[in-house]
Amino acid sequence: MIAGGDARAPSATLLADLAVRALHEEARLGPKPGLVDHRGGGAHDDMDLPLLLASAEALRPVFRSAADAASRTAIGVGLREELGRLGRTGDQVMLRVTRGVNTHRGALWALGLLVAAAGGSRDEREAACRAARLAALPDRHGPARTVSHGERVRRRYGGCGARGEAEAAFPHVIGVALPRLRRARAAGLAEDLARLDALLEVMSLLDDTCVLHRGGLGGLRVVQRGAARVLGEGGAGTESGRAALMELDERLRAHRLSPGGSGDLLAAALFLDMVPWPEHLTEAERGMVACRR
Ligand SMILES: CC(C)(COP(=O)(O)OP(=O)(O)OC[C@H]1O[C@@H](n2cnc3c(N)ncnc32)[C@H](O)[C@@H]1O)[C@@H](O)C(=O)NCCC(=O)NCCS
Ligand SMILES: Nc1ncnc2c1ncn2[C@@H]1O[C@H](COP(=O)(O)OP(=O)(O)OP(=O)(O)O)[C@@H](O)[C@H]1O
Repeated sequence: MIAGGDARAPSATLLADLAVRALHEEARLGPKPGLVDHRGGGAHDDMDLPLLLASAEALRPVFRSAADAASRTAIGVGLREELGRLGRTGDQVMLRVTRGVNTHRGALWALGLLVAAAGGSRDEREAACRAARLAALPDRHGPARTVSHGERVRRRYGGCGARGEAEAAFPHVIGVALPRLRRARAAGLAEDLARLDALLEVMSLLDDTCVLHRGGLGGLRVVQRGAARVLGEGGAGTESGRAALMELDERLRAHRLSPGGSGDLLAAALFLDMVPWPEHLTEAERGMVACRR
């Protein structure tokens, strides 16, 4: 079993709370280039912050069920298919709450897998590896791969998309967003600036099918180079970095380019950063765990 009844493992309720919190914090963070934040819908004319918050809230029971399922079932096709069923239900719940707007499909995919994997993991790397094993397993009832934007884009331009990111154990979360976030904090940056810089670094590297779908390879170059330029100017916390960020935001909104995949992966990084991994127990908690054994 993933969680295996380990008393130190975070509960399904806590994991679901943290997943929703990560989505809320990603949504509220701003100014994010092209993405929904407190200022409005960014490149989206059908979304705003209240809609994103309501969508995140509606997914709480889905995350809880995913964590519950993982605490009862070992990694294998059975759990994969159960998560697939929960993910598809979550998509329906989201579309009902948003009246048909895709607010969180990519985020539900990444966080659903990570929530399921987190319960029995010692740290974020192990969680990402377990999530990757789950993502790679077959799901007989999975969505037909012919209809989605992501699939059309992958056929045309190649790249791996949301599925490939998960199957590779979330390299842009583990190797890009989290290290950047922590480096920025260590350098004394305020939390929102550290998060913006982490988002920008992911944007500068990710082949985001969300961007490719709307703007092709030219659009992807605009996003990647624009984000790299903000960081080159010193990041969101410097005057010239902030000016470059606002310029990029203008550009992405004007061309309807939404770096939604990067938004999803920032939320995934925030989630992994908040989970109280067993290794991160305080000395006092370690003592209590030792006494219980
Ligand atoms: C894998 C998913 C995202 C479908 O992928 P596909 O590329 O076909 O979908 P679509 O284009 O609609 O959405 C992709 C979304 O992922 C995000 N994204 C895009 N590119 C990337 C990338 N390189 N890396 C990470 N995320 C990305 C964006 O938000 C984008 O909108 C998923 O919806 C799915 O298959 N769900 C089935 C239910 C399931 O098994 N869930 C398990 C966990 S609960
Ligand atoms: N702050 C954010 N703002 C907007 N999208 C976000 C944000 N954070 C994450 N996302 C992700 O971006 C994706 C938006 O998807 P996208 O714009 O491709 O929707 P679509 O309906 O598939 O496409 P289109 O609107 O072009 O028809 C969501 O699945 C969501 O997970």
